[in-house]
Amino acid sequence: MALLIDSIGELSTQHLTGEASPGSGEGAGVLRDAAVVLDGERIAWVGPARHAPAADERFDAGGRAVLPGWVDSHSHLVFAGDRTAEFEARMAGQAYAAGGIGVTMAATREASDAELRRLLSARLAEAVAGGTTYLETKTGYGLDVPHEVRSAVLAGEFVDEVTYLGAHLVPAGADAQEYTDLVCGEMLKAVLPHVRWADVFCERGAFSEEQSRRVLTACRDAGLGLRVHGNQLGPGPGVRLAVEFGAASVDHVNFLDEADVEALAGSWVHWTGPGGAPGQAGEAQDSLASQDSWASQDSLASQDAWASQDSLATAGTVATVLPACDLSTRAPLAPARRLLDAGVQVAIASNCNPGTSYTSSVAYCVTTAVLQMGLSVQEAVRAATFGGALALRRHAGVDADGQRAVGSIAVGHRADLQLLDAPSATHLAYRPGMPLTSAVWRAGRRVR
Ligand SMILES: N=CN[C@@H](CCC(=O)O)C(=O)O
Ligand SMILES: [Zn+2]
Repeated sequence: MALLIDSIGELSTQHLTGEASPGSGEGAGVLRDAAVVLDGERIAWVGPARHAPAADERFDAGGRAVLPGWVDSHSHLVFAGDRTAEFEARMAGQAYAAGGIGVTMAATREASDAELRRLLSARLAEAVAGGTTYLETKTGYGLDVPHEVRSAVLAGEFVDEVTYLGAHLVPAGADAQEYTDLVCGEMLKAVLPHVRWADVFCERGAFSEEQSRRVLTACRDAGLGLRVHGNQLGPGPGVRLAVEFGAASVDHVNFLDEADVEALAGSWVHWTGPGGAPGQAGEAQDSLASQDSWASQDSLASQDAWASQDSLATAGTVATVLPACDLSTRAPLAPARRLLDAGVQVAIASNCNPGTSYTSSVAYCVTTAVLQMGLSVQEAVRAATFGGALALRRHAGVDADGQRAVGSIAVGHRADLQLLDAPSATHLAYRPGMPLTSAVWRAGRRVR
């Protein structure tokens, strides 16, 4: 059953991006008067509305904006309880510290499977209503073998990507070295069948450089992809470790020195992603600048040549910024502008969790990135769609397991889209706080 979405006033494809023209809301990959055809779970056609093929059903976008669903590449949704008191204390001037994780660990361990499922389901529904169509979440509030396994299994019932975060906090009373051994040994072995990624909170008060290195080594050797919570509370080794280990992403990145930025930028110099040649990641490619070049499905399919395994193999470490967390912890905003200018690929994610960022609204994060971090609207939308996909290595091609690329609108990619009740994506920043997402398709199915 094919669905034609037409009369799209502005289509932000995030496919083959180029330089946005400041202030105009334009970016390469933005189409006016466009249409998209969804066929089953995939995007079958993209182009000017006047050339749209017939389909079984039609949805009239009424001149409004369509963009990829958000790819939220960093969240912690498997938890019970609430940390309002900690938040109030922070707003009264107290600093965030990793220890609060222990409060949520206790509440999560106490919750039944049924209660955690109910909470996960409600949180997923909130995220989808806000336009999220692809979601990663982490364990990390179990912190012993049975509870970490339970978190991973339950997460896998609800989200697209599950990350093992046994190395979130050394539980009170445990010996740090012994707990790290557990994370690298028995716990890893038990959780392994249920996760694709591993993460470590490399920070003062959580895991030291040496402990983080052990965790990353063990998880890499077990075949997991790597992610790092780094440089959140102060300068530290997180970013350097992430690059050294070839992590797909380092997240938070609030406190960076020049060497950190250079290390991240250096990880992208051989990327054969959008822009084509190594060293040109993110630069303009204007073969699609003329709308007529979008006219046929064939021309798009061939434009998709970059979406190859090369683009996966040569990708560097994405810097994932978490604007809602920065505001909620009154931290200095991560230097997203500086990172982009240095040639680093940036993602924006919600970091939804009860301690530092109790929101799954990626739109809010995009708004903040524009209004307070100095990104253009298209840069911020790209970071929250294509950037998230890149951070999860789901930005290109079709996997061996048949999973399609997400985070951009192109033929063959998964049909994950959102319709804004607005004529352009610019309204995400122009109308802060307004719930603009009015329809959502996930893998071709209308979910809102
Ligand atoms: N920083 C580490 N982990 C979470 C917060 C967890 C918590 O405080 O419960 C984060 O990404 O901000
Ligand atoms: Zn986190």
